[in-house]
Amino acid sequence: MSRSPAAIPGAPLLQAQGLGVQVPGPGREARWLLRGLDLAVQAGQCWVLLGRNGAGKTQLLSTLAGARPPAEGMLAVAGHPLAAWPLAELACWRGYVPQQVVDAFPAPVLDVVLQGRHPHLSRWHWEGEADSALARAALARVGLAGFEGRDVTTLSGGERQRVALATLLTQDPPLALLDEPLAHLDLAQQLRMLDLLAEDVRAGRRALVVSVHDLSLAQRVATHALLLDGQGGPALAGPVEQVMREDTLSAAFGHPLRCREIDGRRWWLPA
Ligand SMILES: Nc1ncnc2c1ncn2[C@@H]1O[C@H](COP(=O)(O)OP(=O)(O)OP(=O)(O)O)[C@@H](O)[C@H]1O
Repeated sequence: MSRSPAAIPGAPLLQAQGLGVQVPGPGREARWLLRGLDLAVQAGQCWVLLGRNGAGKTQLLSTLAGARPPAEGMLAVAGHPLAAWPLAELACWRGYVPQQVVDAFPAPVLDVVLQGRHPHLSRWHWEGEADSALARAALARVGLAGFEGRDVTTLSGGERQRVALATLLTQDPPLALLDEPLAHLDLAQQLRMLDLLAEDVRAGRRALVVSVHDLSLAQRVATHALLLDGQGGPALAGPVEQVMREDTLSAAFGHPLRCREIDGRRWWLPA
């Protein structure tokens, strides 16, 4: 199936101009989480979304994904306003993995992962062998080969999170938005999944926007960072070395933080 409307050559995969995000406030007034965000995300970039609890990472990600409307400003995917995209065609371009997935019904894991192929199939076509092969390969990539027949409602939190990643890999969108995809994973799986996501980005096949609480893990893959102050002020957004600094992160998290280089990698430690 073609990815239409056609991408505008040279346009960012995701662009925001003057974006503002609000939630209901304690009184009648809405509360701004963020205003005036300008952003241009290109293939080969990994944007990490940082900020303390309640800063607005989830609300921003769901706005960028088109799951809730922005309070102000403009959003475009591949050069077209987000609202202009038919949903199925948008899903060929951008994938969104929310923080929590609730399974209302029992279903085999393979069927869940195959949902990633649905945007690519025309209306009257069922998934075929090639689609199943992609879903199986994605399960193998997240270390869940052999789980195809398992009932998804019986999985552990970490296994379910890896199934969500396998579904995204099967969808294979050029732009992936992920909300704390490492939250339920043990340390080894966190590193494995992060490196797996980064692999496609480094190959220039994908752009990521991902919220991560662990600053050292974020630093491992980020090319760019977006730091929310949680006060409705402008976010700090740009190349990772401009945003992930001791002064900016210490101020944002309200605790002195130090960055140290060990074995060629940068690690963040509380002072
Ligand atoms: N429907 C709502 N009504 C009122 N306030 C809301 C609503 N939804 C979210 N909020 C508030 O908006 C703020 C941002 O929430 P959000 O979930 O985006 O934070 P977050 O940065 O993802 O936090 P965490 O790191 O804890 O996951 C929080 O203060 C939250 O309580």
